[in-house]
Amino acid sequence: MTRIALIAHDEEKPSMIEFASNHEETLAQFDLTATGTTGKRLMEETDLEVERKESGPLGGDMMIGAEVADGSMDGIIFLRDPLTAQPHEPDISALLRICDVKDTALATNRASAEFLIEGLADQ
Ligand SMILES: O=C(CO)COP(=O)(O)O
Repeated sequence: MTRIALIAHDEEKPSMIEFASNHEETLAQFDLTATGTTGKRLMEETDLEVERKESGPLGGDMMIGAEVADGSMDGIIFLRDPLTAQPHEPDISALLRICDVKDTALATNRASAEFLIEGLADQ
C-alpha cells in the first residue's frame, strides 16, 4: 500500500485538517503516518486512520525521515510554518534533505499537496 506522511506545524494545522477533510476519500486509500500532534488532530477531526510518530520537536520528523531513508515512504506532505522559527529546525532540514536524496515526493504547501495525492492515488 502506498505510504504518505502528513506533518503540519501549529499555524498550519487548521489548513492540514481542512485539506484532509476535503480529500478524505482519496487519503483513505493510503497508509497514513503523521507526527504526533498532527496525527492526533487528524484522528479527532476526520475519519482517517493515522499511525502516529513522536511529536515533531521530540523526534517525529526524524522518525519519518528514517522511513524515507529506508525507502518505505512514498510521499510527504509537510505544511511548514514559513514565518515562525522552530526549535527543531535541524530535524526539519534533515527531513527535507533526505526526501531530495531519495527522490521522494515532497509537498510543502497545499497546492502541491493536491498534485502529490492525485499523482500517488490509484497506483
Ligand atoms: O513539528 C512538527 C514538524 O516539524 C509537527 O509536529 P506535531 O505534529 O507533533 O505538532
